[in-house]
Amino acid sequence: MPRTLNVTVAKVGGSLLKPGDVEKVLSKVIERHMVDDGKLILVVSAMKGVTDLLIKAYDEGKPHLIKDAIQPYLNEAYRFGLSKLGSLIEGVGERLETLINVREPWVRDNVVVHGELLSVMLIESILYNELGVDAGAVYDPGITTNEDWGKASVLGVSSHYVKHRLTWALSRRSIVVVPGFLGISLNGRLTSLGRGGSDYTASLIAAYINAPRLIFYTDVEGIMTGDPRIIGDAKVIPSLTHEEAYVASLTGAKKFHPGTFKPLIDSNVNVMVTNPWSSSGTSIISRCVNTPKLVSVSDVGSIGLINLKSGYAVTVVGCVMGLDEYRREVYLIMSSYDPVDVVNDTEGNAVSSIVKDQDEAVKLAKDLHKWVVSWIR
Ligand SMILES: Nc1ncnc2c1ncn2[C@@H]1O[C@H](COP(=O)(O)OP(=O)(O)O)[C@@H](O)[C@H]1O
Ligand SMILES: N[C@@H](CC(=O)OP(=O)(O)O)C(=O)O
Repeated sequence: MPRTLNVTVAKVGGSLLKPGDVEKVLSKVIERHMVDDGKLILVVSAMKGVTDLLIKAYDEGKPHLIKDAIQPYLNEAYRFGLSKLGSLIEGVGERLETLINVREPWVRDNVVVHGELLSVMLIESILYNELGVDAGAVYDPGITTNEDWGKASVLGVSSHYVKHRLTWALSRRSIVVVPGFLGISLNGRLTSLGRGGSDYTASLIAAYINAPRLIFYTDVEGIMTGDPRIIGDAKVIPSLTHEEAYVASLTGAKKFHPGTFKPLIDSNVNVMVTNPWSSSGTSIISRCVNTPKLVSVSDVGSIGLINLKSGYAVTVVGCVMGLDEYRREVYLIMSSYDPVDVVNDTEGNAVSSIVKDQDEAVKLAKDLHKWVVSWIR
């Protein structure tokens, strides 16, 4: 597909949007963007912890949790003296407090995606009023879905709507801020794409408009050889193929939404995962680099690679895992932990061992990680 515009799509993760940090993060992202010239689509998530609060507020019917969820937005608005914005945010909060009493399936999604909508309001205001940037907001970028509440599927017509709306918006503004994580059904209801869904929004938009580059800004310097919360000496992986990144996302690496890398597989969008302050990161490329790349631990109930009811999957991801020589070494390490099953990804990008106990899974992951990093130069 020809490139129509020099547009960078940048997703700013909720992990970075902490109270007191928002302006600092935005300044850095804008400064980096100056190098690429061109236009910018900023896909934003809810501030850190806000989606969890909104979910809890609805599920437990607790209005005080709505107050907690909007508080970080109010604090930011008042910190910058944006009193009109503050009143608008308070109004949204009042509406949500009423809405959580309505026990209809569509209401939960409507409530839950409000973190992203509030982020768009706040970030557009900070960009425009504080940083003097020519920024505008598009609250509905055109991601159209079915009404599978909580994990809505994106419909093909989205491509047309997204191209149309964002091309129009970019003809008027240098930077367009859009919410991640949400869609609109054909009946006009707000829907949620599922946890981590802002990553998916960003990759859909980048693929639809054939953007030259897509950058995922997050709180780690890239996709790492292991979850840094479990593996203390995890390292940033310089590059992964689209397929490896896809399998890694299924196992929960960088808490990516499982749909994230699908729209990018046959695209020529340059993808990078990094931190705003880091000069390196992980590039997503087409060519296989011949090493295993990462190990992850996931609850088998939560991942799509495996068809079992309970247990933990310890997965080694790498485009070389289809090769006997690598698999043999991995099987050897896995077999010393008494696996319930060992599963090969049919495309040869991963091998998973299923173990019953979480501590056992972590021990096995640490052992496998030693083997994985021994390949990284
Ligand atoms: N393999 C991995 N590489 C990098 N981060 C990982 C990995 N596995 C788990 N994580 C966790 O994912 C977190 C980033 O995901 P998340 O908090 O959803 O970020 P964001 O809000 O920026 O999308 C990291 O801080 C890290 O703790
Ligand atoms: N806020 C949503 C969507 C998302 O992608 O968030 P984050 O960028 O923080 O992973 C969630 O928490 O699931």
